[in-house]
Amino acid sequence: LSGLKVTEPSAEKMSITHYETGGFYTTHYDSEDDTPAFRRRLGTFLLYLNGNYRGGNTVFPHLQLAITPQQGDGLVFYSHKTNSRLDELTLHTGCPIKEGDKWIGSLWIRNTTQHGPAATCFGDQLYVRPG
Ligand SMILES: O=C(O)CCC(=O)C(=O)O
Ligand SMILES: [Fe+2]
Repeated sequence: LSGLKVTEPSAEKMSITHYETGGFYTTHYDSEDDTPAFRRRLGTFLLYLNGNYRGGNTVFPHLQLAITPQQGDGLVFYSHKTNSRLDELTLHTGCPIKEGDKWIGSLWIRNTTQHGPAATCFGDQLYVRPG
């Protein structure tokens, strides 16, 4: 999809997060400017593993973007701009779950051993809903 390598060492292992009612992910960036460029997190792939809950939107406040996930949705975003600085528009949060359980897979894709055009293809936000 992105052309990026998504297996180790180019990406971390996918981590699975389980939120219960009331659970949330505080507002954060997935990357930072201080990390050496070759190791930093280029971008993120979020996979929404289930859908039977209320609340739990993924919100990008600076973009005024709220994603209401459905089971099987994937979200890809790049955390750095073309000048390699952190893209502050990628600030985001996992909103509190109002009812039910939310399961996601998070894959943080690193700059390590990426090569070719994909590694410099920053800036496109991609949201995929199958079907
Ligand atoms: O659960 C969410 O909607 C956001 C998760 C997230 O930001 C992350 O795993 O880095
Ligand atoms: Fe995140």
